Amino acid sequence: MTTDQLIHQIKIKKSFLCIGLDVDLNKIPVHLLKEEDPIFAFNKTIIDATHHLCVAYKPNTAFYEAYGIKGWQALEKTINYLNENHPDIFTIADAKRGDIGNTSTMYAKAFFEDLEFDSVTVAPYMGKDSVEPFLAFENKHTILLALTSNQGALDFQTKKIENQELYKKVLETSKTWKNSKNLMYVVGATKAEYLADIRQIIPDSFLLVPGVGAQGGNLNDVCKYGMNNYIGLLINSSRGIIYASNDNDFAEAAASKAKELQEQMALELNRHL
Ligand SMILES: O=c1ccn([C@@H]2O[C@H](COP(=O)(O)O)[C@@H](O)[C@H]2O)c(=O)[nH]1
Repeated sequence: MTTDQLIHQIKIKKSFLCIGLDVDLNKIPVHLLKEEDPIFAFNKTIIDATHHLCVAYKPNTAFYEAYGIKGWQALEKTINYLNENHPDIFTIADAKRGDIGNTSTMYAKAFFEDLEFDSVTVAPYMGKDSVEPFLAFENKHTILLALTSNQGALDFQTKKIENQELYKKVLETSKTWKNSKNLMYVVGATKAEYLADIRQIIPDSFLLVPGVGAQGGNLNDVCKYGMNNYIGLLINSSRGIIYASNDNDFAEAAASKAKELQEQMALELNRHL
């Protein structure tokens, strides 16, 4: 999916919500455990109940890798289900990859060609030659970790090197890389106070913003400082939506939480556009 198509979907749906599909078998309704593939059964039900309220889904691959081959198969079924039934939805593999060049190329092939995700999250720590192999894929997006939502972000990302905070150096340097138009960035909702500075460096890029809900980030603050002329935001909520209930009503409860966020987003879009 191109960025223009994503923006179009945001305008149609009045939503820039990304729903995180972080499936934990200890948290899903017990009746689903009897299904042949409980992870996919859970995801399909959540997708069927919420796809009209969001523009993106983000499975975090850790939650699939943890279940071995069955988990990976459930991930494959989930992305295939999305691509076949909802081609207008932007898909994110939250895998946080990045390695020496030839290895990064194989990661990129795995997520862009084999699984056919629209985007993958990538760590910037190994630098240009570890990220450019992802950027080489046309109409695919590399979502670079810039300033993450966790407390440990302050250990390195906000520390100064050569008189500049590391996350700012990541933003500025990454703009010089080949095919940098294919970059988006992760900025935690818990770091909303940094967004004005971030927008000075990357005014036009899309930001994937996790950390509302369970981690305490505030949607209004993110919109106030992070929205740009192209909207430029995908705000993610995972546990706050998919585990709104662990009973028979889990799909309705998820849809209701997603609708709460979508309605706040519609207000923000009306204010902004
Ligand atoms: O800085 C980051 C980068 C990634 N994440 C991921 O997003 C979701 C958040 O889940 P919630 O349940 O809504 O807290 C999860 O997959 C994280 O690994 C992040 O939180 N922060």
